[in-house]
Amino acid sequence: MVLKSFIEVEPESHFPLDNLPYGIFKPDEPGSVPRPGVAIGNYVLDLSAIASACLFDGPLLKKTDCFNQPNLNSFVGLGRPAWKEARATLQKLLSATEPILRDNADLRQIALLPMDNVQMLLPVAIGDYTDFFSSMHHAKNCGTIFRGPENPINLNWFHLPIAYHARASSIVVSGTDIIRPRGQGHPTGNSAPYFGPSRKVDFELEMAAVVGPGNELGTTVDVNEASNHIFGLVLMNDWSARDIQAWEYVPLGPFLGKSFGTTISPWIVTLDALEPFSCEAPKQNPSPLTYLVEKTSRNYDISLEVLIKPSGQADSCVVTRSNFNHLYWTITQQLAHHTINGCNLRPGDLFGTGTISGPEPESYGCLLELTWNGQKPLSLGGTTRTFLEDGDEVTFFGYCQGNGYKVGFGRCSGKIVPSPQ
Ligand SMILES: O=C(O)/C=C/C(=O)CC(=O)CC(=O)O
Ligand SMILES: [Ca+2]
Ligand SMILES: [Mg+2]
Repeated sequence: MVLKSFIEVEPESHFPLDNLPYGIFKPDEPGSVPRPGVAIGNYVLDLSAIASACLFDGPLLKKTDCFNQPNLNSFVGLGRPAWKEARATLQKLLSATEPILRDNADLRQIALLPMDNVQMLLPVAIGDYTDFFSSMHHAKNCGTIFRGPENPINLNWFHLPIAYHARASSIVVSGTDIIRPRGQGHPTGNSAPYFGPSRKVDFELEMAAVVGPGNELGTTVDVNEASNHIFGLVLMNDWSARDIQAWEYVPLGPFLGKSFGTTISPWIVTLDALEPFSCEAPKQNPSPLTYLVEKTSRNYDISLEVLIKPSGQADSCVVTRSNFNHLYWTITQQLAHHTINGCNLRPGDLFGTGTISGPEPESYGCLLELTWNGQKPLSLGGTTRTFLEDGDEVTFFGYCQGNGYKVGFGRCSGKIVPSPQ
């Protein structure tokens, strides 16, 4: 259903009233401070202004100061009943038939800002970030490339959602330049390992879940309760230096080949907004252990695409199209598995899904797969690429297609800039 707002929203917009994603923004004015907002059409609704006007009048949010914060951690930590109350309040306030904001020009002036006049920041303070490996197609392709075609997917992969502890400090918001990392690559012959700017910088098409309420150390979250601990999703580019990764990852896994930068989109689309686009997750064979068996196993139908604007070129080229629904392990299984040993999660923690590759070559989620480790260059308009060059800009888009409207994530982009000399 398309909900109607008094603010005009184009059918192609990612931000109709059905969406209302949350972010942190700063108005382009000297001295302004970061604050929470929701996106509606081409505007940002300032939630600190709505709270100051006492318009969050439901029982759970009436007295909270969670909208006067420089991040969304305290809001996401409140849990689903508070999220539902906020969504109902905001959908009513922005609806075409509700006069409170529609007919109050002074309040509109303060609370509704054109998106072009604000700067988006990281939506949450991310304490911990974990990156999963949940697309079977990606696991198979990487295994074939790094370890050979005999046994591309390790036996454990089908029994648990594989992950590694990734680096939170280098997560940046869309629009931030990514500095080409320097590091070690494989020695050739008898020479010393290569050292210098990475020659194989790649993107990884991922999405990430933002944790809401956490759990106490020593306790676990039941897989059928796990969705109550997930506030929503963002787009994520897990930039990867394949030469550094291939040399360093044995035996402990990814390290400096991944930690030089990870980009996320600024707007968190809530699971409540995604609910109409939920779909059945792939059947799992073998059946997982009981603690990972869900009563209903849900994915979301989210179309994803990646564009590269090569350095010096005016136009971007689409390099792949994929879908969130290709994930084998669901985000709720990931969360339950993460806590099964008693590990505590905290509000604002981030879970990357892993690269989301589909079965066809046109749906592979990174250049490692798309160019088969550089063996098959991609043509991009007037040029070709194996891996990313300085000045290349990579942009992800993601959206759910409704009947005459979209629930989207906006963009997640970043440009590779040269290593320091
Ligand atoms: O198969 C491997 O050795 C690792 C491949 C990756 O780069 C995995 C990773 O970062 C997780 C993912 O994006 O799926
Ligand atoms: Ca990754
Ligand atoms: Mg990364």
